[in-house]
Formats: sequence, C-alpha cells, structure tokens
Amino acid sequence: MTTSLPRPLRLGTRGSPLALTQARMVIAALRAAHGWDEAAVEIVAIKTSGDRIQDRALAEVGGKALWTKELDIALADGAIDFAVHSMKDVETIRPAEIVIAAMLPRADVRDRLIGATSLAALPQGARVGTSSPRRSAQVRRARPDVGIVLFRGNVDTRLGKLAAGEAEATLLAGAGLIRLGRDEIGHPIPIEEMLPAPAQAAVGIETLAERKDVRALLGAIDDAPTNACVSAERALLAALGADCRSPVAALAVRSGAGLLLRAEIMTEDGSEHRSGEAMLIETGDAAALARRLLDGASPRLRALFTGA
Ligand SMILES: NCc1[nH]cc(CCC(=O)O)c1CC(=O)O
Repeated sequence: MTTSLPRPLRLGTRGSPLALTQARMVIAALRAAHGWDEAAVEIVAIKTSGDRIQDRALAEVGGKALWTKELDIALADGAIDFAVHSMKDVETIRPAEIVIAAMLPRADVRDRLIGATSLAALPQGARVGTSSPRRSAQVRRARPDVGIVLFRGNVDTRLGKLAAGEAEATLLAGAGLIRLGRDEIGHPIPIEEMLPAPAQAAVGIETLAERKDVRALLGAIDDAPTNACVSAERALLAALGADCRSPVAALAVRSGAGLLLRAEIMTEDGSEHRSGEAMLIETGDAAALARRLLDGASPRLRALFTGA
C-alpha cells in the first residue's frame, strides 16, 4: 500500500448479517489481489434509514437513498474510504461525486420460494409474505388466488415470521441465502417464471470519484462481466424512470460477444404486464428496450414510471 492511503482502510457497510458477510468477501478479495495482511482493512458498520424503518413497506416510505444515504455521507466526510452495497439496494441515480468502483462476481440471481416447492404448489388462497412490489406482481400474476402480506426485515426476521405462521410462504434472493451459508433453504424459481430484480445478487463497492488511489485498488477486484450486466440493468431502470414503487424485473446475461437484456414491467396487483428483450450492441440499447416496454403499456402501467 502506498503511504498516501490510510491504514487500515475503512470499509463502510450496513450492519446486517448479510451486509457484514459481503463486506468480509470484499476484504478477502482485496487481500488476495494485493497480498495484504489481516489488518489492512477495517469494517465500519453504519445504520441506514432502511435499517431503522421496519414496520412499513419501503415503497410506502418513499424516501430516497434509504440504504445508502448514511454511507454516502460517511464517504463524503472521509469517515470511510469505500462502501460495500448489495447493488439491488443502490439507487439508479447516484451523487456525481460517488462512483461504483468494482463489483464482485454475481451469485445465483434467482429468487427462492420458502414454504412451498413452487408457485404452482402453493395451497389455494395461500398468503405469501413480501414487501417487494415486483415479487407481489409476479406472484399475483402466476397465482391470482394468493394473498400478499407485508414482510420486512433481514433474512432471519422474515424466516421467523414464516415460522410464526404469518404466511404460508415467502420469497428471498437465493444469493443472500447462499452467502449466509443457508443454501439448504427454499426452492429456486426459474427465471422464466420469476425474473429477478435489476442488480440482484451483485455486490458493489463505491468510493469518491476523486479518490483515484482507492479506485485503482478496488478496480483490481472488479468482475467485468458482472459489472457490464448490472450496468445494463441499471441503464434500463434509469431510462424507465423507475423508483422504488415501480415493479420492474430485469436480467442481463452474456450471449456470444454481447449481452442479452430481458426486462419486465408490471402493476403490483399482477393484472398488467409487459416484457421484452434486446441484444445490447450499442449504448442506448437498454434505453430503447425501456421505451418499447413503456410505449406499449396501458396508461395505468405507464403511470408507474416517469421515463422514456
Ligand atoms: N432488499 C433487500 C436485499 N438486498 C439484497 C438482498 C439479497 C442479496 C442480493 O440480491 O444481492 C436482499 C434480500 C432479498 O431480496 O432476499
């Protein structure tokens, strides 16, 4: 490490078990890439607004930057050198002074159903616990008889609610379960049946644009294919003008030399739905897909978005 860098480097993260696990994965990757010792990076856990609000759907709270604001401030203040996030929780539009410097290799992108082996196997009229407008829409589309109940909190809180009988089933990202060492939990839902959230299963690292030294160190652990796919999904979100209230699913995968982007917009009750896909050849192709989805949407579906 050069002398201009603080030692230890301070890694900012939320304090949830998943966030801390992801932070340790980043430290392990940095140590392997740079040959650092154990003391090179220190974890600074910071509570975000999203961690404090447990009783309402986040979409209802409607606040901006629920999972990042406090970490953004810590970056700006120099209290931390970089921040680790689940990319799924990072707003589409970031402050100009912050850059996404690296992403770890993406994990399994699929959602998992816990409590039944498949959506089709859910009992008639079952309750499914989720706070995600996307998951609600996808479940209701496949199973209009199913009721949605609000489930928030970290993985253990949600599993606790399920065990307490507050719902017959719940949905969680497989990536989180795998990273937490809970790979035995739940049944993966094929992406044809439930396209994941944009940026699901990707861990990103942000720092200040002006911290060239830190950006270079982080760049060494960037997984370029993950970064390209997640960036395409985020470009689609930006073009849609999606916010946390807009049910959107999107997944880019490598296809030949390029990327194939699949996307879906829907109303939360699952009654309206549009999906499409595009090979991404040029900059702007993700935005063109967004426009195509919105152009064919009903006024009610289009009203959930502000873009294109
Ligand atoms: N919104 C919460 C959140 N943010 C990231 C993950 C899981 C890990 C990931 O997708 O990277 C989760 C929980 C979940 O959706 O089950």
